[in-house]
Amino acid sequence: MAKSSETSNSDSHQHDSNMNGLDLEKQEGEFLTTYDEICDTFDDMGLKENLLRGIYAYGIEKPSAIQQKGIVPFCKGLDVIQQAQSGTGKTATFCSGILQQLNEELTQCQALVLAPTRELAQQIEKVMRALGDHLNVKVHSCVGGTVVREDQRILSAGVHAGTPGCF
Ligand SMILES: Nc1ncnc2c1ncn2[C@@H]1O[C@H](COP(=O)(O)OP(=O)(O)OP(=O)(O)O)[C@@H](O)[C@H]1O
Repeated sequence: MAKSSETSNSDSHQHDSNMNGLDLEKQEGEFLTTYDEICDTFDDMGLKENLLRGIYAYGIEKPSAIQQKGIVPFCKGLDVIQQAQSGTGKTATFCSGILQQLNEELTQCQALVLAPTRELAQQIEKVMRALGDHLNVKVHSCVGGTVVREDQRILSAGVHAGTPGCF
């Protein structure tokens, strides 16, 4: 069983809408966490070169507060509980962690992301694809309202990660 890490951002009162809801400066120091390491650049996280390229190409340069604490423990295989306001970068945190851990040589599903709605599943798939754009990974979301045979075809051909949404 992996050790667990809780990464939580309790700084709700200082949040504003700058930078898509991210306020990197004001969120500092307001965490409940059992994991104390902070990595304030993506370059220092020990990520794959091609994942870094995807992250920067996605348009994010400096990790948000939750990313500074959440990505590295995720990459180390710890069980991570992330808690932060909407729009603070949680999706990119766990997507980066998953992409870092995927074995690109192995065309088998190695990660499942469960989402409560089909829209969210598809949104996560989009982020995963974008961040993994320079990696050799295939991602697919299986959601209701789409052609099941097409899902079967794609899954049979092999994917690395999937996001089953709400059916
Ligand atoms: N480090 C960053 N710097 C700037 N923008 C970022 C950063 N990380 C994520 N974003 C952008 O912020 C927005 C919200 O990010 P994201 O969807 O990952 O947040 P979230 O916490 O998962 O939100 P929700 O709880 O609503 O699912 C997105 O447009 C994303 O591209």
